[in-house]
Amino acid sequence: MHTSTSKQKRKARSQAGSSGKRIKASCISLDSLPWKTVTRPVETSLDGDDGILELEEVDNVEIVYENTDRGRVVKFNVLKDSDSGDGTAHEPRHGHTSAVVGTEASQVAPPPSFDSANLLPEWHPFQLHPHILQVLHSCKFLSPTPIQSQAIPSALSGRDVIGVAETGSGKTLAYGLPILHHIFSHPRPPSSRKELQALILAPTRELALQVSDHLNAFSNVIRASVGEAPKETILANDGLTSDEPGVSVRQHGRRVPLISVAVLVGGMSVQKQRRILDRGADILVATPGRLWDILEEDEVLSKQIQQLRFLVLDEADRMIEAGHFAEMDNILRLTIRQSEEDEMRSEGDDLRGAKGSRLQDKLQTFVFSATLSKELQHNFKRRSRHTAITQGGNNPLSTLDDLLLRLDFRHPEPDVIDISPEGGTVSTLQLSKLECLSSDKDVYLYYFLLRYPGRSLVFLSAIDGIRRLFPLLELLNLKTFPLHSQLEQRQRLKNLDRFKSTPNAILLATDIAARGLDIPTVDHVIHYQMPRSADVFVHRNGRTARALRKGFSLLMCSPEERRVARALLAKLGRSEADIPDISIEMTLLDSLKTRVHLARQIDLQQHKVKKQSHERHWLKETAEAMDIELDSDFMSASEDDGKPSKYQKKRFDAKIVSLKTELKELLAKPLLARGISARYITSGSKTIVDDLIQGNVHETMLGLKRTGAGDDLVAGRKRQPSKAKKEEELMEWTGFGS
Ligand SMILES: Nc1ncnc2c1ncn2[C@@H]1O[C@H](COP(=O)(O)OP(=O)(O)OP(=O)(O)O)[C@@H](O)[C@H]1O
Repeated sequence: MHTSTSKQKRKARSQAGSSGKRIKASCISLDSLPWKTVTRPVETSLDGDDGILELEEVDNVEIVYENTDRGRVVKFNVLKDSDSGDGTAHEPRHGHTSAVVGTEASQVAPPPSFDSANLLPEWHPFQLHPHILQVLHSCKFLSPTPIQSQAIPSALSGRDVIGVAETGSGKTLAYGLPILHHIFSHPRPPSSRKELQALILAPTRELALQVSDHLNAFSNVIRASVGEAPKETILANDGLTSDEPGVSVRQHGRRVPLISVAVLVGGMSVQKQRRILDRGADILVATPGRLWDILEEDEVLSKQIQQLRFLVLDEADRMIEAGHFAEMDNILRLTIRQSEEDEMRSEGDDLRGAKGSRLQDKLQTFVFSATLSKELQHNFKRRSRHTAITQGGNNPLSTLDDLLLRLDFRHPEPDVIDISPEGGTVSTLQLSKLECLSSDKDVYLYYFLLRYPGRSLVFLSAIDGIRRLFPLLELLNLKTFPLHSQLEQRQRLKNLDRFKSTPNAILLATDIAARGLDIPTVDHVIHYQMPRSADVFVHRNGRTARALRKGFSLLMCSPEERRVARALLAKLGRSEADIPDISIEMTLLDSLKTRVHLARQIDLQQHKVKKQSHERHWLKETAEAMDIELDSDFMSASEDDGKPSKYQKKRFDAKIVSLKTELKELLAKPLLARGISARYITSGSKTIVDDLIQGNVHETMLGLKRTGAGDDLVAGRKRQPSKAKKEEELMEWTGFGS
């Protein structure tokens, strides 16, 4: 069977070659067939473009055409082996087909013997499942990171864990490995379908997809180690589960699934995500908004969430910032033991003593972030959840505290592990600042990007800023990708992927990229606009200097922003003078200014053409709707449907072409530092011959050596405001979250 549309292409495998006797299980509709995701074939360049969003296949489906009163009707018969052994006919939860065979991961392949005492001595004491050890070894994760060392044993012992550790310190596996260990170690009885074991909530779509990617990688490596080629982890980027029969392990002639990780995020087909859930998943990674949308109409999923074994809140503090309070609250309510929730309503009850056998006692809750306030941690420790909820207006809690203190930890006391560094700054991160006028920021940014090539993540606080800066940097020939919430999900993922795979690239992002994104080599984080809180500053910086790598952060600060910057640094226990300034080769700025000015003019002209065309189009449409005849001048000036007249267009185009030519010429000219002769590189007050010979010359700025941003710092100036002023600033500026 082969159906295809411009948006979606599907493929069915032939039934040929399947062994054993087949019986027809049922006749069902196209959408309820057990579709499975297929990796897009790279060799055909089907990378998501060309109108193809998803590629799916379906096995063992017979197409039957029936002549009825209404004409010819197509029906689909799902076939399954009479020996019920192959697991290829999955049962959607709503009972579309009649049978399902699932086998728990540890039955898939008997645990291989793995000599962890010798191969992974630092992991050995944790007694993790051999599958996991195998993967850790093949990923060369030879020792646990500090947060993993502390959180994993605690989680394995059944405790609830609150983990606070610096950005890029391996928190995903700190909660992920205990979950995987549990699933691998608890075989599901044969012939039973998968039950949801873990729900991981993440604040952004990108982070949710990344977490599932991380966990899927384990499945892939295990699959490879038992003899089936791994499927590309890229699947997770599509928000699809990796657990399709097609990616399962073949053993004793049967194909049986490994751990399956499903993803539910906004911006992707709800129907498709439902189908994934229908197939059953061990782990569900979701953003609260989309999950709640689906939960509202899906009782089966609600029940599964009530029966969870693990609940994870990754970057919980961000979920509140993102305005997901109500959805989070609703979701978390499902995990609160019913009788306890009832009792919570009557004040004065001792909630902790209310645990009875009828409650789900096994849920383990993990809350992880790089920034969780000490006060909140303290409240968790003091087990003041009940007090906090019932204390009303006396001492109002922050929204986050309020939400997190509703969590129903099954263990009397969650294990709070806080190994975050003082001031939230990772030791391998070099902080720096640059003071300049707002209107000069573009030029300084351009200088920085040219002077220090690499992968740079530029943070802006508003989408408008990105819309303005993006065409400018493109015109200046810099490889730039935007990332913000108003881009389509597919475009967001694509831009992120391109940024990851381009060595010298710039990602212009709002704070949706501030948390959790794990791009291994981001060289620079640039705060083009001030972060709105100290926490956001820490998370933005956390996109670089990950997993003990070096990183560099530049805070661009205009005079109007200094007050905010001072308060921000004070919140982190720093002063302005602690942060070195980046030194700038001022002689180059003039040439850069001219380039930036030209690029702005071009963008303005292009914008004008678009704007005019849009306005004329709007006027024409409105006139038509109101049955008004437009002026004949207007009509003749417009060739067709709102486009500018030919003459106007020609004029605009000519102007744009001439500006572009001018810019092109400028971009082709080398940038010369002070003392460098434009005519002979051996003349001038500064020769660069030696540097040239040593290959030490900067690519585009002649006369400057190739250096890293961290090499060009000067000590910050001491310009501390008076104590009174400082206090006043801190009081006035209430931008910081906890
Ligand atoms: N034990 C380990 N050894 C080496 N690398 C590891 C180990 N554990 C995790 N990593 C790698 O470290 C990187 C950062 O991990 P992760 O994304 O989990 O950090 P994080 O603490 O969640 O960061 P953030 O707070 O920014 O979300 C990942 O690329 C991950 O693969």
